[in-house]
Amino acid sequence: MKQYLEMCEYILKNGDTKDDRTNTGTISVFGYQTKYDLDEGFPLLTTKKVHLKSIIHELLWFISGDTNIKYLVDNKVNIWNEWPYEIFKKSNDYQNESLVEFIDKIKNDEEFAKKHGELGPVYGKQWRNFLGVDQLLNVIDDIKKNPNSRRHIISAWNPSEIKNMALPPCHAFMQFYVNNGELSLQLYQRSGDVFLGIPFNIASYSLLLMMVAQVTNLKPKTFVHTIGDAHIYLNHLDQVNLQLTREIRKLPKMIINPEIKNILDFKYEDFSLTDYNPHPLIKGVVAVW
Ligand SMILES: Nc1nc(=O)c2c([nH]1)NC[C@@H]1CN(c3ccc(C(=O)N[C@@H](CCC(=O)O)C(=O)O)cc3)CN21
Ligand SMILES: O=c1ccn([C@H]2C[C@H](O)[C@@H](COP(=O)(O)O)O2)c(=O)[nH]1
Repeated sequence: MKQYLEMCEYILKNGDTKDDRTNTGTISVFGYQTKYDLDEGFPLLTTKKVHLKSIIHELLWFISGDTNIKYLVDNKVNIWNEWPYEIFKKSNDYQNESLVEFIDKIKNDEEFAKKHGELGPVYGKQWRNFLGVDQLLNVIDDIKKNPNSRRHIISAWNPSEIKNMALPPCHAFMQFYVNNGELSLQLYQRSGDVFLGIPFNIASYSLLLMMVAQVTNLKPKTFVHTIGDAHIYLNHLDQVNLQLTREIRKLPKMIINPEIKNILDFKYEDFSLTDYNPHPLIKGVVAVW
């Protein structure tokens, strides 16, 4: 994915060092856009192995309207664990449990999970119930009935509920666009962790585009990714530089079960990725607090 590597190079060359909430430090630019034409293959990075299973489960979790990490944990997806754990550590129930012990309790204790697995009204809640509005189903309906509309919007940014969220939405605002029987999607992401989060976000929204295209009988075309604060954390510099030395490989293909005609009916088994031959995984520490 040339676009992604060019963005890394651009940030390294033109970015400023900038402190951040987590005190990790970043190199950052403001405003960067990439486009991914889905005809060229599924945009999953080949310069490191990306764990697609986590991406698919996370997307199905958003679509279902769920905001509790229990579904993710039960499916061995561990990308959201740190955030409820930080909240738990400040609660009266905290008895020096480690993150591993905390996640074990989420897995095995239904009541505990209900109480401590919540992220608050994050993505799933806003997509499906933004002050009573099911934005996802409305947009799909509107794409079918009124394709030329310039109002196919879903916003996860709900100022009245931000204070109750474990993390305010990063991928905050999306718009669908229909032309010549083809569907495109643009995302505005206010903040992007270029090494860890962005590869997930690109694949996740490209998959969402394919799913919405299928249920509206359109052909998926372009994912446009617009990032506000696009940053590389200072403890990811070696990882990013290593990726820049690796040669780009052919993009994989994503096949989704053509029988599914309702966005709420997709299951993990409806997705299959072929021809994915990435370079090896590169580990990196996620900045939390
Ligand atoms: N600093 C930061 N970066 C993020 O990307 C991010 C947050 N915070 N907070 C909320 C979510 C959680 N996201 C995450 C969190 C962890 C990974 C991660 O560790 N990825 C590894 C392993 C993936 C796996 O186990 O499935 C990777 O190699 O991609 C990715 C996205 C994206 N978001
Ligand atoms: O989907 C996501 C979610 C989060 N991120 C990154 C972007 C930032 O590095 C942090 C969030 O910190 P803020 O201080 O709230 O911006 O998480 C991402 O890249 N993708």
